[in-house]
Amino acid sequence: MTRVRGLAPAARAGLVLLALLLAVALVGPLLAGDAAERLTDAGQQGASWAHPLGTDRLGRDVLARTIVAARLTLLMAAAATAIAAVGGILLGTTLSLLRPRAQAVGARFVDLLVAYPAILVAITVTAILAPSAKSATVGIGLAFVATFARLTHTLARSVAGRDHVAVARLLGLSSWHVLRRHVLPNVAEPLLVLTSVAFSAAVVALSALSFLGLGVQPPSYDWGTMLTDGLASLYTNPIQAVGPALGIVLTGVTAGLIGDGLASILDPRQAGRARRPVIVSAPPAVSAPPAVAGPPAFADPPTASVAAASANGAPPTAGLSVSGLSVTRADGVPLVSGVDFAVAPGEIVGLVGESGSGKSLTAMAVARLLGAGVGASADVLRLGELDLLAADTDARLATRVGVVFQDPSSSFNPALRVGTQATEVVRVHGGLGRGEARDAAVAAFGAVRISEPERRMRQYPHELSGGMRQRAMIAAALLPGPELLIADEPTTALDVTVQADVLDLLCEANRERGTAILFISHDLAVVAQLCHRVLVMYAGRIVEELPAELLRSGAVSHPYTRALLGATPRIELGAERRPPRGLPGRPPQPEQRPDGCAFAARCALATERCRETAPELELERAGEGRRVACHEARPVAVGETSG
Ligand SMILES: Nc1ncnc2c1ncn2[C@@H]1O[C@H](COP(=O)(O)OP(=O)(O)OP(=O)(O)O)[C@@H](O)[C@H]1O
Repeated sequence: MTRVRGLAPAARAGLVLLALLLAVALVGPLLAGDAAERLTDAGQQGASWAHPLGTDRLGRDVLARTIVAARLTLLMAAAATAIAAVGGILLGTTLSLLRPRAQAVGARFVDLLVAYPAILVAITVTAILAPSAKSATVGIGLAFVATFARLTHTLARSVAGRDHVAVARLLGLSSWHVLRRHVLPNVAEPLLVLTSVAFSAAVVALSALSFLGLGVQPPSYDWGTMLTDGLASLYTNPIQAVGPALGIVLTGVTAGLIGDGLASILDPRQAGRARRPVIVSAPPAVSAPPAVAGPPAFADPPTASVAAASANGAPPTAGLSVSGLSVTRADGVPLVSGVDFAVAPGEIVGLVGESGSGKSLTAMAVARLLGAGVGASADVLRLGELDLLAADTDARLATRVGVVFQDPSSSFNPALRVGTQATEVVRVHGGLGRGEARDAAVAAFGAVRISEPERRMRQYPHELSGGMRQRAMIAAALLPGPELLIADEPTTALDVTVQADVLDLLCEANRERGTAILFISHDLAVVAQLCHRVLVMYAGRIVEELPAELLRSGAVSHPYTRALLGATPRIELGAERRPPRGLPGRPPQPEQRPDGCAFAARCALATERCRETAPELELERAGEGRRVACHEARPVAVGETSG
């Protein structure tokens, strides 16, 4: 059975009501204008065939007047809503472009305005401008500006923290471009709902102003002035208030239904469900067969040459060089301290450590993608000849550094097609035309084994599976041919077979293009297999750096690395069941880090010296490429295990 779903029934009902209201507003004055103005002797009459909603004080037909008043009431409400929406969205958007301190002050000011009752703002404005339909409209519009501004600012800030916005910033796009393309489309849905709520609130508020004599002035009339008349004779002729009251309620219901309907149409995730026919019982579309690979074919074991080019003190002239990198919280608390490392061209360097050890901050500081509330400083931060500390590197960074984030669902902007996003950097910075960029992206998608690449590029991110989105992200990151790829836990959100597939792609990029990779992970087993060299971080510092072969053979020196290895589950065929050894305790919070070794409180080997003085990261044995920050480290060579 095939079932077709269209627009949601509520939205359809909203559209029907809207059409009805618009028709009444457009043709009502033509059809009912005379009846609405005609004075008769039959004042204050109840409902009758001649006057279904009775007559007013002067014997005028209330139904006709309700119909005629629809035009002015709806026009005023629409104009007030437009003033509020345009003014508020502009104000909120401008706020989100300001520097953090100015933003905070602006946001508090907007909060103050929101706290002030809108009707009082409107009354003040109307009283200043003199009572009239125009000043009531402006007053209500201005009164709602703050509500739109606050919602826009709050939403823009929440979206600004998402990975796809970070990617757009990495591309070196201007703040306005990022806001227009990556932020505003993703906040349109709640803003539309607010617009519909504001519209119905405007109808009520305008009626209230007319009720107070501050809005529409005689001989003009809207539902508000009619309601005032109706309420005056509520006990003698209650039917007189029904017409304008029904008009106000009907408009409110219509606005609500339309708002929800529009929101679901504009949200591509909803739109896919709502607009396209959904075939419920047909077989699913066949895409690429699932990867059923065994262990990932991390083809090349680390080569001696690359390992030799590693941490022996002299940073490579090409590749990434980091020295004295620190990341500090706005209140001065250090989160990452004095980090030194290098990633040579063609090398994969793993960054491991418990949650909160500073891995992502280190990587994001390199990509210059640190979020609000933290700042970075470094003695050296270079990618080849490019000084990443210089202020003008954004555009070049965009093509020379690629980033793949953990969560493929947030790496892409949900409001833009995958192809549009994947080609953005080569169009903006690579100077490619639309067609050339698309061809390049199709080839890149094909290279990461995405089936039907052209069709996938036309789809929205939510239409791709998690594994496919991550492969698309890798393709997009590799498209400009970056020298360095930062992969921040790129497989954590994926199942193991897809994980193997993604790791394989990274290996391939490294092997075939010589892309240097900084690979962040919690998974020591994956890091040991994938990487050439491994950096172990604890409490914001690198505590051990070693060639991956030493990690694979268990020849680690730092007690923390040893504890991490012990806590890593392993599958050994035929071996007895042996649960991994847990690591007791938690790393200290950044504000509670001690002067001495931060690991001392959890370390069985810790001495008084460890508790008093933090050990420096020092070369352990010349030629081995191992650095360790531990007073009690035992040198362990290849072939030995550290027990
Ligand atoms: N924007 C920020 N403002 C304040 N503190 C932050 C900020 N970002 C991170 N931190 C803090 O810095 C420390 C290191 O964070 P980071 O994200 O680098 O850790 P991580 O090792 O990548 O952890 P995980 O593996 O869980 O991602 C944590 O204590 C974290 O709470």
